Amino acid sequence: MLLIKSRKQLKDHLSPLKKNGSLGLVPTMGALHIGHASLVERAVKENSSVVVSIFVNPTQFNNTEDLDNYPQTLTADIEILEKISDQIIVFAPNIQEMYTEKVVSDTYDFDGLDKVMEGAFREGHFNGVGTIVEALLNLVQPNKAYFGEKDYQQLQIIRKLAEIRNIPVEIIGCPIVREANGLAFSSRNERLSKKIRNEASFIYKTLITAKKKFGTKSATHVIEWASQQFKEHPDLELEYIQIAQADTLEPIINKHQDKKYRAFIAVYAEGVRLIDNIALN
Ligand SMILES: Nc1ncnc2c1ncn2[C@@H]1O[C@H](COP(=O)(O)OP(=O)(O)OP(=O)(O)O)[C@@H](O)[C@H]1O
Ligand SMILES: CC(C)(CO)[C@@H](O)C(=O)[O-]
Ligand code: BAL
Repeated sequence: MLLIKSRKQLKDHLSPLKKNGSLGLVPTMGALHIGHASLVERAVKENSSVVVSIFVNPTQFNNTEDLDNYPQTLTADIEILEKISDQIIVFAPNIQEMYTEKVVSDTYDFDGLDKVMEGAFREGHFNGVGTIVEALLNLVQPNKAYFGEKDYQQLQIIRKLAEIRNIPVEIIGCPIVREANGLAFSSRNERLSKKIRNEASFIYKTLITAKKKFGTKSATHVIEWASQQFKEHPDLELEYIQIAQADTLEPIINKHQDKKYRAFIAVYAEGVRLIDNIALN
């Protein structure tokens, strides 16, 4: 395992490796769990070298409390990665290393993908994600970069980022990994009490039933039904539940047989923001 903290050292280390095989990148904000491990395992299978970046990116946080409370567990993260492969290159820069001048985001035109759901509720979030992911892709220049479908809107935006910035990389989306009760693994789950972590499994249960209902009912009906369900779970505060086209993320108007749809949800529990989504057809 190699731990690198500077961009220059990373570039120097990677340049001979690139000539001899494919390079995979897994960007993360650390506090690694089984969901992250699934991305890293896939990257290790598909590439001769793998970089896992660990960087809590300040410009994507619209809420300073969320940033201040974000878990940082580098030693434990390294242990998890070592179990997957001792050849992984861990890139864990500090803020000055990634934002040499000012800690600000670039502004992107993501063709409306950033105007809904996470983008609507976390102002500036996707400009921050775009800025750091563009910087990492340009620095590492991977053949493939791996992102989880748990952040499905982010995945679509990163595909768009690679397209608009002409970055020659294959963006690979990986399925959501869930805890035994169905709750999607998330670093923020660590901040939940045991009781609420269990109750939060209701988020996925609702998505599963919404999927069944979507087979025969309208999107409006399904959304209204799901919103009602949360009234019986006062510890889970629903921020949004939406059904959108899987590729453009446009909110559904009328169902079309030939289009793919997904339901997206964001919920607050004990002040922690949890997101999830599911393919509906
Ligand atoms: N349960 C999961 N299944 C699959 N991929 C995941 C899962 N959780 C996170 N990922 C992916 O791991 C990458 C890094 O995510 P990140 O470090 O933000 O972790 P996280 O668990 O999503 O944290 P949080 O949601 O609390 O910010 C992202 O591409 C994200 O989509
Ligand atoms: C892609 C990412 C590492 C950029 O900071 C982050 O948004 C995340 O962990 O999903
Ligand atoms: N996994 C998404 C990163 C964030 O919530 O900022």
